[in-house]
Amino acid sequence: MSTRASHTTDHTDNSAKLNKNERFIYQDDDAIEKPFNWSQMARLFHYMKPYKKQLIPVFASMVIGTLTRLGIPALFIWAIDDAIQPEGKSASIPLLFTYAGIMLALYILQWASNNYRIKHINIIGQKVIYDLRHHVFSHIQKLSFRFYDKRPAGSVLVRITNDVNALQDLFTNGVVNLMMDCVQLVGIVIILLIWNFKLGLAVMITVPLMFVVSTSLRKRIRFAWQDVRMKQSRINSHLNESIQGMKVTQAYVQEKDNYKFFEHMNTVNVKAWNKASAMNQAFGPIIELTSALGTLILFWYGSYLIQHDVITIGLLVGFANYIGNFWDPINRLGQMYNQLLIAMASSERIFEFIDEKPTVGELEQAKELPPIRGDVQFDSIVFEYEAGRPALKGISLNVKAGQSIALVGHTGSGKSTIINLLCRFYDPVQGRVLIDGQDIRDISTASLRSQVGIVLQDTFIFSGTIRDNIRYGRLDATDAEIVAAATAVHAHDFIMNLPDGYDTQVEERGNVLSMGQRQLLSFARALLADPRVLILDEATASIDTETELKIQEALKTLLAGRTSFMIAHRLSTIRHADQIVVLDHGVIMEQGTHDELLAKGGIYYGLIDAQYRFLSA
Ligand SMILES: Nc1ncnc2c1ncn2[C@@H]1O[C@H](COP(=O)(O)OP(=O)(O)OP(=O)(O)O)[C@@H](O)[C@H]1O
Repeated sequence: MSTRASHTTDHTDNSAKLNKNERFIYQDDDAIEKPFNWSQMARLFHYMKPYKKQLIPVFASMVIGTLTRLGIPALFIWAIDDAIQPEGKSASIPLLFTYAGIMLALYILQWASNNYRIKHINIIGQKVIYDLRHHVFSHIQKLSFRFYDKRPAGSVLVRITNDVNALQDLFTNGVVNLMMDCVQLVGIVIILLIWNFKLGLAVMITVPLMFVVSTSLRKRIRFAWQDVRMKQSRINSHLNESIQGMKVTQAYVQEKDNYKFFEHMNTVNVKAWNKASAMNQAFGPIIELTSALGTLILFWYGSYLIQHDVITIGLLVGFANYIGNFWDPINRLGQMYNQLLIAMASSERIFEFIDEKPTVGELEQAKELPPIRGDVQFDSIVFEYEAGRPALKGISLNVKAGQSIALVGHTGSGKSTIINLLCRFYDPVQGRVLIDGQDIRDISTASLRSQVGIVLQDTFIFSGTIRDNIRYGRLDATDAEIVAAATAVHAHDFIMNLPDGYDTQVEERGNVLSMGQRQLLSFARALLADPRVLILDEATASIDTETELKIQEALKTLLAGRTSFMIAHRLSTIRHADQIVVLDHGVIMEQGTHDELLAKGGIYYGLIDAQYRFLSA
């Protein structure tokens, strides 16, 4: 959602075209509505299938509710014509009471059935939304990195939250109301035409007019609200970026400019809202006017028919009652149609996610990887993120169990890519990655990743306590094991200095911790997981010498006895590696120990020389 694009896709809004205040343009998340599509609807309603049995009483209550609503006006007719003003007879109070009693019973039945229907369809609707959200989330967890490469996190988030929520109304009241309204409309039309064909036809003469007004106005209202949503979504995108980039904003003293930009977006949003809401307000009176016209025709033509003894007063009152019940469903059907179009767009986006297959698929006969020794082999690996732009061009590398490998090279040379392939976040285009002689494509990803640990440069700290964050390495670890791991990597002391020790709450991304502390925490997490192969993306940030020493000590503990791959930046780390692999543009240029490579006087020598000169400058 928050991607900056060089163009805007909004055709309804010219004001969004570059205003000179606008530095960033936010690409709008796909279309808000889509044409109605039966097969997609069927797929959506498939989620209701598990609740078939619970739906039966809901539908029964719907039928009862509709029948009672259709029956009550008929009782008015009979009460007036048979009890209050019977032809040639005097009024009968007992009969009137009987009708009133039946009417009361019907009202109670209607109330009870509506109550039951609303309560239970809401429960079912919530269950369906729960299932859908669950399905989408469990699916996106399986998707490969390629999927996330293509999408900003915001757009993934919006699909799980907004798009799923947009279907909520459809699954709760939407469908049942749609059915009820259709049945009610058809019922009323039939009743009116049967009772008096001509009068029935006359009062419904305004229906086509109502239909035209309703659909054309509704369309405009829909577009106006779409515009509001689009503008709100831009505000959200901007807010998201502003909060995430707050440090940069403050560092570059861009607050004033940022504020101006935000104010502009905010104003545009309020204007759009006012426009949409003014249109909405116009809709009510138009509907009322059309229905008043229908009632006018009813009384004008109805009294004419009464004068000519064609209909009774009771029938006229009954008709007025039916007509009163006629406009609401028509109005609601218009709303429902809007809701359906919005649901179409949301469900299309959700299904697009659900249909996405993990590019790193797992074979059906994938084997479980038994406990490994830790031999790793890259066999003539070619890999490209985008077709035609190889990131690795024929990498071959043999690593014996327990060896430590430092990957060095200029930015973009392919260091992280090697690691991505070893964790099987991507599959190579050519060649194989072997662990203990087994192609990693033949083994289950879970069993692979449980034995290959990774410590990333930007250590992710989850919301929770320090203890929870270390335990993320192995969920069944005891408290004592957590403390032991933290002690081994020299994290225990700083943890104990925190206000609540291991129970100190840290927020998402762990901003309260320093870079070095976060690294030590991630070492403890990795040590707890105890993988045979460990990957380490060393943080580049300069830290004080004392912390550096601590980290080096911690590293020694962490790496002992494991095969390790390090994207190494610190000389101290590189120097001690068993093998140093120098990469350039996806090719291994040099390989050997620190001393061997220095003696060679090649690329590595140049890199080290540059680092020395930089440090002593
Ligand atoms: N997700 C991606 N999609 C497309 N291209 C990518 C992606 N990740 C990396 N690349 C490209 O692949 C090449 C190798 O990138 P890689 O991240 O492996 O380099 P690196 O040596 O780890 O760099 P650095 O030291 O800056 O982290 C680069 O040209 C980069 O632009």
